[in-house]
Amino acid sequence: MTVVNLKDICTRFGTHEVHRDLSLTVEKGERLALVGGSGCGKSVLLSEIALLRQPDAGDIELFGLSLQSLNQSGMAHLRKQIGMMFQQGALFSSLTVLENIILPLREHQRLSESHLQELAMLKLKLTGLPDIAAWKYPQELSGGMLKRAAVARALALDPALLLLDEPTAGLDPAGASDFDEMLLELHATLDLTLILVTHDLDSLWRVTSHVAFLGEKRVLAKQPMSVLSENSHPDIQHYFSNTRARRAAIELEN
Ligand SMILES: Nc1ncnc2c1ncn2[C@@H]1O[C@H](COP(=O)(O)OP(=O)(O)OP(=O)(O)O)[C@@H](O)[C@H]1O
Repeated sequence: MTVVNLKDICTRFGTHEVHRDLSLTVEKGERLALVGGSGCGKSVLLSEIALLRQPDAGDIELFGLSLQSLNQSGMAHLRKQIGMMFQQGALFSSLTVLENIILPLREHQRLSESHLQELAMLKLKLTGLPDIAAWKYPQELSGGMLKRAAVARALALDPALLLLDEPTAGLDPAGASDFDEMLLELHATLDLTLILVTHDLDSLWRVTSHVAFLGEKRVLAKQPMSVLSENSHPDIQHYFSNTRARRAAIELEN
């Protein structure tokens, strides 16, 4: 089943053209990373898939439904199937972690307060956070815990598609590796399709089933990382020809 089908997407900011006739499909269960040079439009594309921004032209199909054919309630239904983890977590600082997770639940589920709390605690546990984190405010958490809390909130409504914008940015290598493990566990247990924007080459090797390389305003290639890293396109070669990419490949082989 095709979860995301982007057809001839064009995105412009004034005269600055970011995407031109960009097409990409993502199948159910894929763990896809969007990569490419700085400013090539990865985050903007992610926000278009998250229905937070409309492309200037082209069509987006999610779960087989074309956005062009949907009314407001259809869009709202679709939105519930998408969880998004933003770059800085984007949790409300005046609410505890638990209250942050409950927020989307309260909006969509008619449940008692105690059931809402129970559900939110379940999401928290899924991300490996200790119970005590529920009662803390975002600013009291470490970077790694904050990111897990943001994932817990993104999972609140049991989305089928989880989008993550640079999830391991700012984490130390051990923290990033733990986060990647958590993502793989969530993917396996919750039957998720994952799309992440990342510059983290370790994550590309560890987490993804496919990597889409953005360049020349479109997707230059979508391939498993082991194939993409050998792709002969000069921009792709250039991107992967640094030592960190090679180190990750060597580590994986051993
Ligand atoms: N709201 C906006 N208004 C104007 N230009 C924007 C806006 N959002 C993004 N852009 C521009 O669109 C282009 C793509 O931005 P985007 O954030 O998607 O890049 P990216 O590939 O995620 O980059 P990076 O890897 O550096 O995060 C950039 O040139 C950026 O300046």
